[in-house]
Formats: sequence, structure tokens, C-alpha cells
Amino acid sequence: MAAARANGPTEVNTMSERTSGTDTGTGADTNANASTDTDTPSDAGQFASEAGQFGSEMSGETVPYGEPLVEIEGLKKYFDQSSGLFSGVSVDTSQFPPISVGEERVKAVDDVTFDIRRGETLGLVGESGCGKSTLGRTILRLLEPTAGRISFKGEDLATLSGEDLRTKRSEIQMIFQDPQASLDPRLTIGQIIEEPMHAHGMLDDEGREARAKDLLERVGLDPHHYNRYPHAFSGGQRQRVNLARALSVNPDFIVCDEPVSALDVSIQAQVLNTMERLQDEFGLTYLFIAHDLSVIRHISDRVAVMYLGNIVELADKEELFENPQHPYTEALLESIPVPDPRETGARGVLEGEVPSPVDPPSGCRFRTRCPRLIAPEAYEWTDEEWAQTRAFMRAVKRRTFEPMTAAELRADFFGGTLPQGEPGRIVEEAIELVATDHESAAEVTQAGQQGETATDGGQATAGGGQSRVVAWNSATTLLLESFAEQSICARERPAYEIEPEYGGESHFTACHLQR
Ligand SMILES: Nc1ncnc2c1ncn2[C@@H]1O[C@H](COP(=O)(O)OP(=O)(O)OP(=O)(O)O)[C@@H](O)[C@H]1O
Repeated sequence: MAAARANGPTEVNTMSERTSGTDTGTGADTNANASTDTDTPSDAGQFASEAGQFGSEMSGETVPYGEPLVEIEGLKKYFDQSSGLFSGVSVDTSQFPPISVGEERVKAVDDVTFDIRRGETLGLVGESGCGKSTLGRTILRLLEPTAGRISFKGEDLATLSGEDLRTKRSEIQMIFQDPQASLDPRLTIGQIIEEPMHAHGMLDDEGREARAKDLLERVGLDPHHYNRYPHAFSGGQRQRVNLARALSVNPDFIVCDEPVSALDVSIQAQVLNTMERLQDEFGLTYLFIAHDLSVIRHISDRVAVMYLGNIVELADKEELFENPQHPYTEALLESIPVPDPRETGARGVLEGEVPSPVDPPSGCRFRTRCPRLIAPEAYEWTDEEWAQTRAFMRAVKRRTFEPMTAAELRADFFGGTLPQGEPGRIVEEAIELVATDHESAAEVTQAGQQGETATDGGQATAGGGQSRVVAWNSATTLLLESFAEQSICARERPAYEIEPEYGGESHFTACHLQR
């Protein structure tokens, strides 16, 4: 097995490959009477020449470009699912003792290892609820890690506390999705931008005002609007204020959590272009969280794909988009344009539900939904036999077919010929369990109606329906335990480095197809 680290430390930064945006605001983002919301390349040149004014405060020089600025190793963040006196206590009268205290914890981030290199934008993408925000917040120590190491410029953030952590925080900032909610409406934008400088004891009053005005200009806003209130600005402009505030304390690293998701598409590109320009000017490193792959493609140098608390693939942007190796990444890319996962139906692109992060699957996290689950090595399979068995197993598990006789099932799923040897015997046993051969027509009708809604082990149904559901559950268990659970995908956690074909020096994929 190749290295489990999601990326190697030696790769050179690829910022030059990124398309540099023309960054010319069109003024379309104008609910605002406060500013024209334009950024021009000439402004950028002007700002760059002025960079020395505050540039001496930058502290990222200790880490060369392209070298790891942030190193994350074995990071876990588990949440207690409920709080209160009886949290985690479960009662099961069929057992002795009937009361047990279980470990009901949401494994939001579960053993994640990767680097973020100085000067790069690492895009982090995945379905809603996969743990992106939790990962970002835990890296910043806004959430306490459950386990693991977060090293920033070689220093372990997890061991810092008090004043040391506070000082370090000025070097690491975060920008949130909702620019409206993160700006205090009672403060002028000047006060908002100066607030972090106050907190970190930076500069005197005059110095802070000069810096705030300078930053307003750098983010593409008019410095004369220093005394205006947030309500006078459009969404895109408010996000620029947020950028200015984050930049006020000279950070090296910014976690951007869906920073443009709430903005119109036309405004998104302008804000992204400004972020790219500021990155070059200030020597910033971004962890850029988004569910929208087109945004990720626009801004990222490398891309990490997250699923159910794990990083499942990490590669250079071109490599990831042109040569995806993980079936989950492939499914995400096939779904472009990615619908907002918060809207209902977005998960229909991928088969099945995301399993609970309280009890995630062993081995590969994606295996329960994976269309390319690997055949168990214990048996001799032809590709066709395995494909047929897998399709039957999934159909039984998800109860996606009408009641049928054994002969119909054999014909429908296996073309009339079951796999050879032991797999065939197991399949036959499952077919006997779910087939209707031994049921009367009335039972079939009744059971079909009840079975459609009964997926809870049969306890909520009665009569023929109950025995049918019990039989289906037995068939599901038999097939899953005999086949799915015996696959390498269930037995070993995958972690492979492969040779990239489209750029970059490393390509990490958590898929046993690469074994
Ligand atoms: N404070 C919390 N307590 C308990 N569970 C939490 C808490 N915060 C997040 N979770 C759970 O952790 C998992 C990861 O959530 P997280 O918000 O990090 O995902 P995400 O990928 O950022 O999703 P989204 O794109 O919707 O924000 C989810 O199952 C979520 O319900």
C-alpha cells in the first residue's frame, strides 16, 4: 500500500498555472450606493507597489512557497450526539443488563491527513454534511480536535493555549458564507475592519484607520466609505469588507468557508478574482471550502474531495478534473453543474443515502454506495457473475423489485444461470428467501403493500408482511455478510498514491481499485 499521506511535502507550488482573472468588476453588484465595487488591474499594480508599507509585518516568509504551511495529521473531530443527563444511554429490554451507555458520537472528521502548501489554494469539496466546515473550524481551533495534529509553520496548534493561541490566530483567519450575518450592523465598516487589529493590539488609532482605508482600496471598495454601515453595501461588497477585516491582521492562511455561495453567479467571479489578486499581493494561502465544483475549478490549485469525514481524493486541479480515480469523485464530476445539496433531490445523483456519521462503514467510507465495489477474493468470479450478484445484492438491500418467483429472479438478475460454486449456493439461498413461490396470491399482495414501507426489521408489520420483511432482511444480511463485507473495500481502509497524468507530483486516492 502506498503512503497514507494525502500529499507529499516536496511538490512545487502551481500558482502560475492558475488563470489570472482580469478582475474587472462590472458594477453589476450594485444594490449599493456606497461603492462601485470595481477592481481594476491597474489598481492591483498600485497596491503591489505599496505592499511594503505593511508587508514587513508578514510572517509567512519562514515557510518557502510550495512547502507545507499547514500540516494535518490523523485529525478527528467527533461530536456528542446529544447532551443532557441521559445522553448516550440506551435501553434494550431483550438484553441483560437492559440499560447500556453507548458511544453515540458523530464522526464529522475522522482521521484526516493532508498538507496545505504556502501560496496555494486548496479547494475542499464534498456533499453537504461530509465534514468540510467542521474540518475548517477544527484547523482554526474554533473547535477542539478530538485527536490528531494540526501544525502551522511547524508548530503544533493543538498544544497551544491562552496568549500563544491568540497570537497565532492573527496569522490564521476565516471568512464565512454569509457576509450579511458576519458584519455587525451597528458598526461602521471602518470599525469592523479595525476590530481584529484592536484585539491584537496592532497600531495606534491613526495607524489602524490608515490601514483600514488602505485595505478597503485593496479589496476593491472606496476608502471614502470608511464611515458607512454594512446595510449600504451589496452582498459582494460585504464579502469584500469581510476580506479586508480578515486581512487587517496580516494573516498567512485564510480558511474560506463557502465565501461566494450566497452571491449571484456574476458577482461570484468578481469576488473570486479579487481573492486571487489579494492572494498574490499578500502571499496568502487559502483553504477554500465549497460544494460548487465550478467555483472550486475556478479558484483552486489542488483539490481535496471529502466524503463522510474522510478525504477520498486529493490531486492537482487539472489532474482531479481530467483523471478522477475515486468513484465518488467521478460521481460528483458527472453531476456538474452540481446542484446545491441543500435543495432536496440533489443526492439523487448518487445511489443510496449517505450512511450515518455515527456509525460509518468500515474500510472505504463510500463502499455502501459505490458502483464499483470490488469482488471478494474468497471466490472465483467472472466479471459478469460479480456484476450480476452485486446488482442483485443492491436490489435486495434496497427492495427495488416487485415480488417475483425464484425462476423469475434467476432469469431477471442472472440470465437464468447462477454463479458457479459457493457464491451460486449463497445467491440461491437468498433467492429462496425473497421469492414468492411459497406464498399465496393474497399474501403476495398484502406483503407487497406492507413491505414497501417496512424496512425496520419487520417489527412494525404483522402477518404475511412481517414474515416477508423478516425474510428480506435475512436475505440482505446473508448477501452483505457473504459478499459485501468480505470485499477488501470493507476490510481495509484504502490510501494510495498514484502517478498523476495531468499535472502535479502527487495524486492521492482512497480507493482499492488502485491497489
Ligand atoms: N455542533 C455539532 N454537533 C453535532 N453534530 C454536528 C455539529 N456540527 C456538525 N455536526 C455534524 O457533523 C457532520 C459534518 O457537518 P459539517 O457542517 O462539517 O458538514 P459540511 O460538509 O460543512 O456541510 P454543509 O456544506 O452543509 O455545511 C454532519 O453530520 C453534521 O450534522
